[in-house]
Amino acid sequence: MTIHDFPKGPYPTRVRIALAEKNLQSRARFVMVDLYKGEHKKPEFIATKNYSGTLPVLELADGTCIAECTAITEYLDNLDGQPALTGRTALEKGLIHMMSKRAELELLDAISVYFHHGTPGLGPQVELYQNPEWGCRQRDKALRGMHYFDAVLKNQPYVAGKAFSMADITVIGGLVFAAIVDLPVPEECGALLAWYERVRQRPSVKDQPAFLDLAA
Ligand SMILES: N[C@@H](CCC(=O)N[C@@H](CS(=O)(=O)O)C(=O)NCC(=O)O)C(=O)O
Repeated sequence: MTIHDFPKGPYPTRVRIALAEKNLQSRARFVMVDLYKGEHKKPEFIATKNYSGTLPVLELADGTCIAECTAITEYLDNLDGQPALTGRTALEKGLIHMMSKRAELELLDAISVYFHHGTPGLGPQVELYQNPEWGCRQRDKALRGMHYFDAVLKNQPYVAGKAFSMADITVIGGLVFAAIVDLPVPEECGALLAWYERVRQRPSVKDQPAFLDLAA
């Protein structure tokens, strides 16, 4: 399988962690797509890899392309018939999907909008439209999201309950992006900070390129 990738990117990091959690890294080859050159927005990429023009994209040997981190993670998690990241029971699947989607809406995607609209982002050749006020509103939304996940993690060890899951990986992606845009987790979010310190020790997390030169 081929991953169209941007190694230090927050969303690609989600899939890289999932690959490592499932011990699938050796089966994946990574093809770098340069976001700062706008390669992900080229007509051929959009036509053949991902209509949405984002990374990562999982391309299978038969040419099938799966985009969207949640979908890629679900695919990888179910390859061996032993889902460990997306839930085994209906209840686990429902709670993990909800909390992962909430982590996108309230944290990761909000920071992404701030990056693209409230900062220079990928540069003027790629950021063809920017709305700084909208970007800053999304930054404030992400800070509220950090407090929400701090409250969640005061009462349970992982984002969706008792076990590490795709939802934790999505929050990790959010905090990776927060470090990129220099949006520190508020010091009063002690439970979120403690959780982050703990999950960053996981072998699937600590060696990711995103952490190599980030004070994340
Ligand atoms: N909903 C998508 C979002 C993916 C996404 O935004 N990826 C970023 C990559 S990175 O910023 O995390 O490295 C991207 O392609 N950004 C490029 C752009 O939005 O122009 C997903 O979950 O996969």
